[in-house]
Formats: sequence, structure tokens, C-alpha cells
Amino acid sequence: MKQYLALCQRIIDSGEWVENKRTGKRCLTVINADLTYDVGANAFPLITTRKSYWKAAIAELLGYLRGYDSAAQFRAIGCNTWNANANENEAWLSNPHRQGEDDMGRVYGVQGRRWQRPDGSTLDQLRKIVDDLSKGVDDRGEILTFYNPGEFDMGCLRPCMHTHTFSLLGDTLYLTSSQRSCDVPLGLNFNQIQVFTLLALIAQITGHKAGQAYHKIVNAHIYEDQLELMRDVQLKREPFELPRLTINPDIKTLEDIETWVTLDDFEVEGYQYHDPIQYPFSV
Ligand SMILES: Nc1nc(=O)c2c([nH]1)NC[C@@H]1CN(c3ccc(C(=O)N[C@@H](CCC(=O)O)C(=O)O)cc3)CN21
Ligand SMILES: O=c1ccn([C@H]2C[C@H](O)[C@@H](COP(=O)(O)O)O2)c(=O)[nH]1
Repeated sequence: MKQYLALCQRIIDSGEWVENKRTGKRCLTVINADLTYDVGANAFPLITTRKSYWKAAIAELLGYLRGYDSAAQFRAIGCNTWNANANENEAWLSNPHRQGEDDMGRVYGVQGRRWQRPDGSTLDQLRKIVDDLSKGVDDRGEILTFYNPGEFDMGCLRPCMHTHTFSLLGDTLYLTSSQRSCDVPLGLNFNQIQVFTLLALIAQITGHKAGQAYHKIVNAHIYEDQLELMRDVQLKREPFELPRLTINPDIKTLEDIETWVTLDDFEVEGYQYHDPIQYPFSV
């Protein structure tokens, strides 16, 4: 929590204003932020200075791992975060690749589970990683990447947290996650949860201990219409101790994640938080 607040304060103290064409808003911006989560010690990085809707963030992660490509699929598992990008963004609405209501196109999990090879067959990046790690293999390329520049025009948004690299040292699994663009008040609240939970889940189904998760962000920003709430409300509050995340131990395989896992399989203990803050969202 301290590293999150320190990043927010750093953006306010030393950020520079940058115009953003896509949203038509200015962002107070810094370059390069490194966050570390101790998954082995189960220090779950939930924001405590406002209420975090952590279940929606885990639902979004589950959708990515399942290769979802429709905002309706995300809604069905308790996540509303893709409605606006799938259905309200002018550029995507007029894109000929968009296949009707709720379609997100070839983003995130589609690339992770069904990357298209030149011969038309598909590559399942996550399956390969889980199979290798389950055998104790780290070939120094256990990389899940959603970043496919050749297909950017076929999706509603370029992936923000785009690459997850798994590493095995002895019996301990590590994760390094890379993010090109980060909406610190809204997106990072979700992304921290997702990096932590991704390592915890993959360690569990491949039979390893979880170590640290390293979250590397390039462009970290606060939109102009979020600044006042962050500076004058959220940053004035004292954080609470971090809670712990419990994952149903019956989740043992990638098929379990694909088929029966729901948000009921995740519980948080000891979450103390301040009042909710509703930040404006930019499409
Ligand atoms: N501008 C922008 N910021 C983002 O963080 C973002 C995008 N766009 N587009 C793609 C995804 C969607 N994400 C989102 C979208 C909405 C919330 C959001 O509204 N969160 C609220 C309430 C969540 C709820 O009630 O479930 C929050 O207070 O955290 C968070 C992340 C993250 N990404
Ligand atoms: O997981 C996510 C997804 C998106 N975001 C934020 C970062 C930016 O504010 C927007 C995306 O806009 P671009 O113009 O494509 O950079 O969404 C996030 O923080 N986390």
C-alpha cells in the first residue's frame, strides 16, 4: 500500500502534463514505476484508502486466462470493466472488425490462448507455460504476451498490462509483469490484484511455492478529472494493514480455471478500508 501511495504522491509532486488524443484528456504523468508484491507472505496488495472492488479485478483476470473476447462473458462472471471499451468507443464502433454488441476483438486472452500462426493454426501460450512449470521446467521464455502489434486494429484497445514472465528458482515461482500504460487511480487498483493473484494461482496449479511478483510500469498517469479526488481526498487518508487472499485449494489444474472456478473460490481476510471513492473513467 505504501508503494502505491508513494507513486500517487510522486505523480502529483513531479508528474508532467501530457495531452492524450484517444481520450481527449490531459494526464499528469511519470515514466517508470516498479512495484513488488510478496505473494509468498500473502500480503495481498489491496488499496485500503478507499474501498476496492477486488472481486471484479479477479473476474477480469479469470476472463483473460479463459481467452474471453466479449464484454458479455466478463459481465457473466461479475466484471463490468469492458462494457465501455467494447460498446462506447467511437473508433471501435466504426471499426469493420467489430462483430456486434459487446465484441472486444482480438485482445488480451485471445492472444494468450489463441495466438494466430501464419498457417492459420493457433498457439496456446498459457498451456505451454503451465505444462513446462508443472514439470519443473523454466526455459527462460515462460512468457505470456498479449502484445500483438499486427492485430492492434482488430481489437478495441491495445493491452495495457501486456506481458507476464514466469521464472522458477528451485521450487519457488516468480512473476514479472510489464505494463505500458497505467491509469493509477482506477486501473492500478485492479492490476496490482491481478499480478498478485496470477502468481498465486499459477504457483498453486503447477505445484510450486509463490515468491515475489514484480510489476513494471512505463507510463503511470492520473487523468485531469481524477486529480482533485486523489490529491485532496484519497492521499489524505491513513492506510490500514494489508489483508490476506485465500484461494480454494481444490483448484489444481488449468482446466479447473477454465471450467468451474468462480469468484466464490476467492476470499479476503482482514480487509479494512476507508469509504468508497468514485473516480471518473475515460473511454
Ligand atoms: N481509462 C481506462 N482506465 C482503465 O483502468 C482501463 C481502461 N480505461 N480500459 C480497459 C480497462 C478496464 N479497466 C477498468 C475499468 C473500470 C474500472 C472501474 O470502474 N472501477 C471502479 C468500480 C469497479 C466495480 O464496481 O466493479 C473502482 O472504483 O475501482 C476499473 C478498471 C481497466 N482498464
Ligand atoms: O489493465 C489496464 C487496462 C487499461 N488501463 C488504462 C491505462 C490507460 O489510461 C487506458 C488505456 O489507454 P491507452 O491510450 O491505450 O494507453 O487504460 C490500465 O491502467 N490498466
